[in-house]
Amino acid sequence: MQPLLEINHIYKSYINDINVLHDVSFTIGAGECFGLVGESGSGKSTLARITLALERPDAGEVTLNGINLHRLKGKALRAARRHIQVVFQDPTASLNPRLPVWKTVIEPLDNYPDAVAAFLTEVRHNRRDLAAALLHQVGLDRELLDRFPHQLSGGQRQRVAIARAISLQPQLLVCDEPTSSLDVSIQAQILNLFKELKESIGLSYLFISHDLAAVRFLCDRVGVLRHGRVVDVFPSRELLSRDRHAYTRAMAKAVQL
Ligand SMILES: Nc1ncnc2c1ncn2[C@@H]1O[C@H](COP(=O)(O)OP(=O)(O)OP(=O)(O)O)[C@@H](O)[C@H]1O
Repeated sequence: MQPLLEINHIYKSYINDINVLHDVSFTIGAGECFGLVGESGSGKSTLARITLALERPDAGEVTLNGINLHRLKGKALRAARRHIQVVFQDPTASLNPRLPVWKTVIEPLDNYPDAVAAFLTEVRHNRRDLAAALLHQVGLDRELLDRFPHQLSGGQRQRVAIARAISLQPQLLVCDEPTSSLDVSIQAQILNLFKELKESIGLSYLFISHDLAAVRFLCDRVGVLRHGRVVDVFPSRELLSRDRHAYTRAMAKAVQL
């Protein structure tokens, strides 16, 4: 599999030189869904911010298609950022409460007018049709176009956030605990949506979660982060194999997988 994202020997500390991330390395292939699991405070969100080039590592590099993201500036950084989009845990916090749904989902296209996703080319000349096509892609009806975030359910809000994130047809979607704020039944629907999008628009994922069952369902491979170190990387079907690291086995046992 062609490497898409390479995380190479990343170190990061904030205070007292305590490493929040310690020599973290893994690769995500094109079309692959890579799950990163670990308990609270293990460094998952820090790694997400570094992958999104929102923060710099103290050492190590992150490359997308072979290009070191943290060496880029200005136009080149903007161009690279288009290919990595993010879905956060809480859609209420990530959506602008004053924008109607249709404006929210097409807003990224205003910043990158030449970057219309392949699945949107037919409707690109009409902004509301563009927005409706994006909603359709995430399983929402166009009658929601003029609603505001507070007029949507939590699951609908997260779908809107996903529609916005895929509007530029990124190569990689970073998902940071994207189902944690949702009801259990809605969580399953959103996981199914991620799975469908992987196939329909060829997305790759860095899927960050503490939910091993979700990761096993969605991801091709899994990395386990503990105190800022990757202690185990394996194909998700081998989650319950005897070869797993003791910490992975303890996590799986704790949730009765
Ligand atoms: N900006 C910051 N300044 C100082 N310390 C920070 C900063 N960001 C994160 N940390 C510390 O780094 C460690 C890892 O935090 P991080 O948010 O990456 O963990 P996490 O695995 O995502 O946790 P959770 O699952 O609870 O979100 C924590 O000890 C946290 O307090």
